[in-house]
Amino acid sequence: MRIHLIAVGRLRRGPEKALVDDYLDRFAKAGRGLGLPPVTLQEVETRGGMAAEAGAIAKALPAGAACVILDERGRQLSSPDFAERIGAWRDGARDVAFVIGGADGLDPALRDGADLAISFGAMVWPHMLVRVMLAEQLYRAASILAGGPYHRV
Ligand SMILES: C[S@@+](CC[C@H](N)C(=O)[O-])C[C@H]1O[C@@H](n2cnc3c(N)ncnc32)[C@H](O)[C@@H]1O
Repeated sequence: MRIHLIAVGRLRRGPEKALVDDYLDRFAKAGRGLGLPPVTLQEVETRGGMAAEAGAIAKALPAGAACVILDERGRQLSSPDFAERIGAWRDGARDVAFVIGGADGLDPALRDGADLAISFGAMVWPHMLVRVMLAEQLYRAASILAGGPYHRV
């Protein structure tokens, strides 16, 4: 299994990047004993708007990977549900690619073709914060799968 994060825009040094790096690092450490690989981050930058971004994202998407987009119109999952899905992809040796759009959002064709759309609520968040939130949820998922104390309900 491989876990890809394909994100429109380059995250420059600053608080969001520090948080993403921290959570992805924690995920990599927690995932080691769980058969979860570190996340491979690919940033996509184009000047051609949403359609050009869609082409660049399509190129970055590994063949056969489950395409999971982040979209406010998507499904709201609980953290344990998200952890269960991560565990199922791992157990099925399925690669997964999470996709976060840019300021204009994701191309409708990409949205329609996705295997799953995850929403972090009906409000629209800046894409850099969505990256932080996804990285945190990945770490939380690993903690849940490990039976660790980070996720308390
Ligand atoms: C600034 S938003 C773009 C909003 C755009 N108006 C649209 O219709 O998608 C940039 C990206 O952040 C992600 N995003 C923003 N809010 C989200 C939410 N509530 N849940 C999941 N992803 C979200 C999506 O991937 C989106 O493409």
